[in-house]
Amino acid sequence: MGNYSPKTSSSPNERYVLGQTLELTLRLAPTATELQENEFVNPSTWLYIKLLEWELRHRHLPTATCIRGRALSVQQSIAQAMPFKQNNDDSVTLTHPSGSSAKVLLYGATVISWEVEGKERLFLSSKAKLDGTKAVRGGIPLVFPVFGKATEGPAAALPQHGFARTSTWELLGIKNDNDDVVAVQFGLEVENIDLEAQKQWPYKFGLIYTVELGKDTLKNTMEIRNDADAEDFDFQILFHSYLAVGDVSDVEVKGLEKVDYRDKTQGGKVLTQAAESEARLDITSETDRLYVAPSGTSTTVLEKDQAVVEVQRQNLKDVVVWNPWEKAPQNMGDFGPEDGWKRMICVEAGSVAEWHKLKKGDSWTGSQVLKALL
Ligand SMILES: O=P(O)(O)OC[C@H]1O[C@@H](O)[C@H](O)[C@@H](O)[C@@H]1O
Repeated sequence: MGNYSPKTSSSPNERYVLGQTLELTLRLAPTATELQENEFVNPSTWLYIKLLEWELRHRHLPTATCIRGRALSVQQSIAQAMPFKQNNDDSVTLTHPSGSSAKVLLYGATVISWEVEGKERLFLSSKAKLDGTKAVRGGIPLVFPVFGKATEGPAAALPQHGFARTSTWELLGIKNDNDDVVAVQFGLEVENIDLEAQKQWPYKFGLIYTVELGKDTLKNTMEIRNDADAEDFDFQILFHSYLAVGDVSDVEVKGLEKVDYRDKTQGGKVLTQAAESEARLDITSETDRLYVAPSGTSTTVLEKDQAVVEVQRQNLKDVVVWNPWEKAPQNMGDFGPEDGWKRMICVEAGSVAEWHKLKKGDSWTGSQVLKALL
């Protein structure tokens, strides 16, 4: 059995080979990694097979035998039904059967768009650099292994928010274990980061980032491995989500009541969010707060009293709320349009108030789920 090209013409013989290859692949290699290791499957064929497999499963074709008879027509329809597409600009687009979509740049593995019911749910600055020269201003940049700028300790040499958002990630492929979502995985390890970052943070790590698109949800999961046989390391992690809003003056954030926070606009002063009666956090000026370990795992953004989006946390302790207001964006150089600050609020799920120690050989996983409510 040799390689085949999914673009070959439709002679009966090729039809048979296509069916046979699929049957063998589905049986022998149910996961992406196994497929890549399987010698007769080259990467483009592998991607094609995964897409085809997805298509077939969504059409509820029960067995590989069905595939033989249907493979060709599925092949023809796949261009329209494709759940996952690699674009020429080093990005991938995920499309859910419901019509929702997401776009992820390999640079920073930054999600730069999430659309539900035809409406964009993430803010992306009109001046954001998308060419790999600067962390993306908008979408969901990934903050790792340090949040902000460490003044001491092993991460002190790293730039603000670490290197994950400014490194080019590898596309690992589709993760295919849930019929309701389209999921794509990206990887970053020591070899993928530049030499300077390797010197600044000399640890043997591996990150697997999964982006799962549902009908009205976007789930971001980070698995962090310590691959070293000698050294433990400390990390912080955060999904720096820029949520799109109509006007931030109409926005309130719910779910942080009575929680202590460090107010970065007041030099890190520790304050406590008001209790239930004055429950919500209104955004009326520059806001940069680290809410430390709220007991609830859900934070909701409301606009004019209507819940717009919910941010759920799984194994992520803290929440950062950030809006730079009018002045600060003027010095950023990549924040646009001029009143762009009104159109966004960052509600960032992470573990950043403390350091998380990862022992050699161990791994850690945390997720956020963004749920569109309106
Ligand atoms: O400009 P950067 O590096 O992307 O950071 C943006 C903001 O990110 C937030 O998470 C921080 O709390 C802010 O202090 C910071 O200004």
